[in-house]
Amino acid sequence: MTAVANEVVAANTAVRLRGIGKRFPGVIANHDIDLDIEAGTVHAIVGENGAGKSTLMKILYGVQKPDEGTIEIDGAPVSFASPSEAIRAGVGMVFQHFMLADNLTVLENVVLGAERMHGIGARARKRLRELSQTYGFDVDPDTLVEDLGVGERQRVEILKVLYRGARVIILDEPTAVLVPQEVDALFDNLRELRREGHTLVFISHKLDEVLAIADDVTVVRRGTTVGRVKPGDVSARQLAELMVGSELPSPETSESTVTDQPVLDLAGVTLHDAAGRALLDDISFTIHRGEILGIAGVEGNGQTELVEAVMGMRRPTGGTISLVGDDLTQASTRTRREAGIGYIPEDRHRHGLLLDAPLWENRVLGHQTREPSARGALIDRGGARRDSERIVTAYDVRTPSIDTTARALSGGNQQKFIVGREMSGEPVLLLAAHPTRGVDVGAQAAIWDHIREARRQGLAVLLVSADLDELIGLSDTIRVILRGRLQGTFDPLSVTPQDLGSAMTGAGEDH
Ligand SMILES: Nc1ncnc2c1ncn2[C@@H]1O[C@H](COP(=O)(O)OP(=O)(O)OP(=O)(O)O)[C@@H](O)[C@H]1O
Repeated sequence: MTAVANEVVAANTAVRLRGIGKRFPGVIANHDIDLDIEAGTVHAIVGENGAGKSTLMKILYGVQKPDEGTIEIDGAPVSFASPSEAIRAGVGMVFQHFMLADNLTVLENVVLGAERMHGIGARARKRLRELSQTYGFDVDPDTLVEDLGVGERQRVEILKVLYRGARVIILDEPTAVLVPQEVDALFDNLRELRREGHTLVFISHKLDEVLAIADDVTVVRRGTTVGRVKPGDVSARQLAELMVGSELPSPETSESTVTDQPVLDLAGVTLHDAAGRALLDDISFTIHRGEILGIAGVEGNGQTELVEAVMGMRRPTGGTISLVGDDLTQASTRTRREAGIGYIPEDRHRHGLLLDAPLWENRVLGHQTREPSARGALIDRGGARRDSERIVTAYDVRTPSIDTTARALSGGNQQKFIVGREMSGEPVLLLAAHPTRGVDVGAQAAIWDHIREARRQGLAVLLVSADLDELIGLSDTIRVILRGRLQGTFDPLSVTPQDLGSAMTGAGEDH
């Protein structure tokens, strides 16, 4: 009887990892990882930045080879040399950065590279329709991907892996870019997939969401699995404490520090694209010393362009931008930096880091004309190295050393380093685009404390974030951007994420 029961359990295990280990120079990314994921469940993997979650998922998806350990899929031992082998075994992965071709249709994107499944014609179209209907994915096969919103693009990514026959789907922080309504829709899709017997593995730093959707949660700490819990048995705070291995400090509350001294002033800023479409439409606001202005918006509504216009990476077609009374509308990015603007970019790989350079050289990036990384016209190597050490300590950047390349750091640790760098040298204005994207809850709280402390000292902040709790928790005022226009003004003390979500999608009334 027992033997039969065991067999049943074994047959239901979609993924079984035993003794997985993976080393990188100076780092043990994974060791002694044991993980069982039952078929037809949603299984969340949580852990601090650098705990080893992505490495583990990359091993399961064949992007990286483990140094030791075994993998079984549906009870059969496997060893993947590439993602295509993982896909053939029924394992698919949806990355946080979507990999779709904008100028192709949904159908073309799904079929591209998987022509062997159902060709590229009527059969392929039929299969895509079947999949969309079965799982309640509401997407038109003939729409161009560039016309889709963020949530819809994510559905296309999921359809892509389903189309390739995936039964196990790994999702890397799938909610990071979604508004609350889209998160609800994604979770409905995931529940539907689960009902049909799919297995979903889900990395997330948003612990309340993990508790809402997961059947099981595995905690990874310092490279190894340290526990497995049922969502009903723990609170988000207890889960965070399991991740860290100790009690978390209580979050700070803060008094308003807003002054009446203008720092950043935008008047009628307008920006058109090559086709004459308004990306920014008559944007006006003032941010004062000690004030954080939060901008909420569904990705693609002008927030990126707004930040880049203030940073001087795009020239407005109309209006003015001034900093502490100086007109900077035509100034170069370098002049703006020298005038005291810190910049946490949205895309850390494109604009924030030289991935193949050591961390200390990354300290110099964007700061090559100022102390401590420059002395006169020369780069001050010693100064940059010392300040890198300071940032690593102050922002708890987990790295073997400051000579490690930026690429070798986990995503969250790269982000912590950028925040530390941009907060250096007492900027007067911080342009912060998603400053805590990808960082764990402990590091998020620490970054918020750093920003609040700088605000107390007079820092003005333009905060763009997809994390509505962050906007509400940090901002003095929140504005919504929709199709390039600023819409409502919201008080963070009374607004809810749902209210903001409605305004962001244009579903709410104009304020
Ligand atoms: N290609 C690599 N080369 C060197 N070290 C690496 C590489 N990839 C990951 N590491 C290291 O392995 C450890 C685990 O990183 P991993 O990306 O798996 O963490 P994570 O839990 O996904 O973190 P985050 O939440 O920040 O994304 C980190 O110390 C990281 O610096």
